[in-house]
Amino acid sequence: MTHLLDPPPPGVPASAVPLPAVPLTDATLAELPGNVAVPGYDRAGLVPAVVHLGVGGFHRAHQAVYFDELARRGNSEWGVVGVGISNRELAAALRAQDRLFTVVTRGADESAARVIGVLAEHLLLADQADAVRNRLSDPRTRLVTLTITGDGYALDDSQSAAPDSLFEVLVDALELRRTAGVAGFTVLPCDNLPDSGATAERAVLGIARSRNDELAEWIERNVSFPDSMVDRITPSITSEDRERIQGEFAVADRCPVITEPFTQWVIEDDFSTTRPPLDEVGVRFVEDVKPYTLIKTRMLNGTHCALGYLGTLAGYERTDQAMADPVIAAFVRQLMRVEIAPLLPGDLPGMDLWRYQRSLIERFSNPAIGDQLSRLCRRGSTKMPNYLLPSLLQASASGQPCRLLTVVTGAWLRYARGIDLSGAPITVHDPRAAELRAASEALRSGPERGIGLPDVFGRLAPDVELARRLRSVMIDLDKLGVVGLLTPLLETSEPRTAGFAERAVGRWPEFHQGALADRNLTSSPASCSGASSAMW
Ligand SMILES: NC(=O)c1ccc[n+]([C@@H]2O[C@H](COP(=O)([O-])OP(=O)(O)OC[C@H]3O[C@@H](n4cnc5c(N)ncnc54)[C@H](O)[C@@H]3O)[C@@H](O)[C@H]2O)c1
Ligand SMILES: O=P(O)(O)OC[C@@H](O)[C@@H](O)[C@H](O)[C@H](O)CO
Repeated sequence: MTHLLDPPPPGVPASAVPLPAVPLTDATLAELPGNVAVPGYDRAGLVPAVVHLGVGGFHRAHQAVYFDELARRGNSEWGVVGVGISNRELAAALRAQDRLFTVVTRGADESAARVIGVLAEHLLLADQADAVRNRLSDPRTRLVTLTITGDGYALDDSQSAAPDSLFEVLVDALELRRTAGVAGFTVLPCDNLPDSGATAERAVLGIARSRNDELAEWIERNVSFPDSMVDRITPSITSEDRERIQGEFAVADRCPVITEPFTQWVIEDDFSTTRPPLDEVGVRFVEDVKPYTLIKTRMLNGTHCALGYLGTLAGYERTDQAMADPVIAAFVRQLMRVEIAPLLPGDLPGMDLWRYQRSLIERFSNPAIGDQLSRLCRRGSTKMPNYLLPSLLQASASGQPCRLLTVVTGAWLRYARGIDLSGAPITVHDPRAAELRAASEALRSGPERGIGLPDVFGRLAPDVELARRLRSVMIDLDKLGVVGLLTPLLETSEPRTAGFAERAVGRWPEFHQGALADRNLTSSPASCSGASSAMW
């Protein structure tokens, strides 16, 4: 084993010799090389005021960094108790590292490492539900944040009946606080969901009401559920990534995260308890988050869906590889500029749509983070109805262009068959994979019954004309391949050079994501403009 003080082998400059990696713990922080930023604050003095439910990659790359920054600036009032749901490997790694982890930020010209120290404690719900209840009912807990994916809020009977499931435990703790005369806390979801605050509130109040009305009323009076928009592309970490970080920064971290330089957090200013001073570290507090979420989910996450399904069917594995394909990159640009952005509000403070689109192209093309297309493809049955189908519904109902949105939807259904264009298997990570596959196959053999899956496609489900187009996209993908299908679309599209912010149609509020699921509206939306072209 090489020792730090051993001389370099003959002929090798000292700077080229990799430093031996230091295992990450509190005791070894001082041994880390100078290019790794370490927490210089007193970790033991952190007040455990935030409980985060669902510690995964994104929480560690985003919310934890903001609270870490507060602590570095001398504010010890907002330490974080991290709660994992069931990931024992991550829990063990954090335990072995005194809850420290490295966030590596990679951009075109930068690669920086920072050890985050703000996790004051880490618990695992699957094994320590009582400890989680105690933490949540502790009077020092003022804020509860969540990253549990969109699926985590969809409580089915089995989940809500499980006594130690996340929302049951949350409600237990609120009950304990009520009976002990302790104030409520603020519940702040940080998942990519429209109306995330209201969604979390429904889940909590549904359980509370099933127990007793007094509890539900107390929660209504004492707990606020602000909405938030979160953004920072954070790929899943691989063992190669860990090794590379070890080589680059000489830190042996079992659970680092890699993320991009960009970060954004917009929070509805509705706190039932003291508001953390996150505005001092770059958070924007606003009265209404909805337009921010709308723009972010439709532009970024909707286009991510396009990249995921089309890129995978084209044989790529990472976003930067797909974006290096000129046809896919042109499709992505056109999708955002011509079909998604014109449906969005163009006058939001801090969100210039034109600049936003340009920055997204740059972010999607970032080769340094190696974001996986498979990550973008998972849970399509929850994501497509939130991220992309609302644009398709809105565009088709208002006669706006929607051919590219239709192509993405067809590519998703083709992907859902679980085989790629060469016939090789694709693992579809979706709790509803079997239903999606059945719907895709039924559509291919008989579009006259519509698309089906009304709880996914909402008002679009009975649209026979759309079903026919989706079928033709699926067939064309097999016949022509991704590039063959996309190229004529790009050639025949109306060129648009003007900034699109001026063309925003301003009808967005009636086409919020929820509209898709409005079952009272039985009529199919009108066809999208351009749909009668040669394409179909
Ligand atoms: N990774 C990103 O780029 C990014 C950016 C913005 C927002 N987000 C959001 O953050 C959330 C977490 O993403 P991540 O990248 O950290 O993924 P991850 O796989 O690292 O973590 C997912 C977390 O969600 C929990 N979870 C998964 N399914 C659940 C369920 N049904 N009920 C309760 N908990 C569940 C897991 O236990 C884990 O803690 C997602 O909702 C994602 O949309 C991610
Ligand atoms: O996290 P998901 O699975 O809902 O969506 C996948 C990506 O679109 C998403 O994680 C983005 O990377 C993120 O929203 C960027 O802020």
